[in-house]
Amino acid sequence: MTNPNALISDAQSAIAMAITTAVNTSSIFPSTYNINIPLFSRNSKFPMSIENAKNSNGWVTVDAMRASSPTRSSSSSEDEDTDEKKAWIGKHPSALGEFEEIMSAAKMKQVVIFLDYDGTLSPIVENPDQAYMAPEMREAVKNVAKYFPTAIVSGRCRAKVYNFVRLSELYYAGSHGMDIKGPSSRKHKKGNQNVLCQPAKEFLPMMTEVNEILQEKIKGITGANVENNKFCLSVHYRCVEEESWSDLADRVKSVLKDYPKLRLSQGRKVLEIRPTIKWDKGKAIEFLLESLGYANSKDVLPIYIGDDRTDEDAFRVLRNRGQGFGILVSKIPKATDAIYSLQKPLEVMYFLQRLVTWKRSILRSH
Ligand SMILES: O=P(O)(O)OC[C@H]1O[C@H](O[C@H]2O[C@H](CO)[C@@H](O)[C@H](O)[C@H]2O)[C@H](O)[C@@H](O)[C@@H]1O
Repeated sequence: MTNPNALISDAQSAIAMAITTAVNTSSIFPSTYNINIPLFSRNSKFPMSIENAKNSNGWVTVDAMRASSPTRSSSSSEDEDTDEKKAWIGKHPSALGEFEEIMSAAKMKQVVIFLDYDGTLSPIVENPDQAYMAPEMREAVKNVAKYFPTAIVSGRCRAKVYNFVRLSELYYAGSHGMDIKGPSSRKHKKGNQNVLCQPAKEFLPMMTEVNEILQEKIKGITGANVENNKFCLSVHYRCVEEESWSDLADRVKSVLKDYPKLRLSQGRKVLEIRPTIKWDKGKAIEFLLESLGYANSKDVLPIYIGDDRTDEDAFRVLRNRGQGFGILVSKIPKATDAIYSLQKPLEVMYFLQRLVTWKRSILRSH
């Protein structure tokens, strides 16, 4: 079992490296923007890559902001069974429809569950402080954690996501994986549960400072809101009139130009500011698998469920390991490294419930 402190110092060397090679503001986005994820602009049925949606300086454009999240479900296009959607589902089949096949890969292996929070366990809502998870969903997650090591991997700060989930038996990776802590109540025998990993710790004073500056800077833009997620900051624009999006992006940009060690990525109607360290949700799940004692093991089947662009880092890690499955939660076709799909949090809950039923039937038959 690897000593997690050793991993922390690895992460710290990564920070040192990132700082030494810190890039200027015209190129602080590459790790997210080079992914080239197709987007769907409001006026077009055709995918638009985020590369095309940024301007010549590499800064986020209104097109990219518009394309960052589907409009809420009143729009029929989200639920419509278009040919394009059918083709996409063909490539990324429903994890419910393929449940038996997924679980056939789990024989004799330890299933480990990674769950994103917003848009996966809770529906997307206008007010981020009210993104509650349904009691039935909490019950499903609680039951899953009885049988499988389970981690929540979120862009939210760890304390906040814990307050929504309130299950002490889980691992929590907040701030896009930059703040990891093991369960406070012990459930599984294997691995180290006392993990603590904060690879961006030295950025904390900077994040606090930038949060204060941004809070001031966005005043006057109705509906804009900066959420302090400890090692990253989320600038929300879901409730901002579209005419003000470019003003908001300019204001964020004017602050970030003085902080070359910070970079910007995009989530669902949110601009995310974070340190330029080589750490993301993918690194977080590698860290957790290692902490659980499955670094190079063939005896593990990790399953990661998430809905957002930042979850792609985790999907890619599983693909590259050739181990386990990524499941993208989306009603609309998106380029993804996930293998399977689910349409909405309700389907995530059904999937988790089936996992529990599957495990209980195995235990009964032994
Ligand atoms: O990694 P996640 O757990 O998915 O967190 C990503 C961000 O999620 C939250 O914002 C998103 O959900 C909000 C509530 O539904 C919604 O209002 C917002 O538009 C979405 O972007 C959270 O508030 C952010 O801090 C997270 O980074």
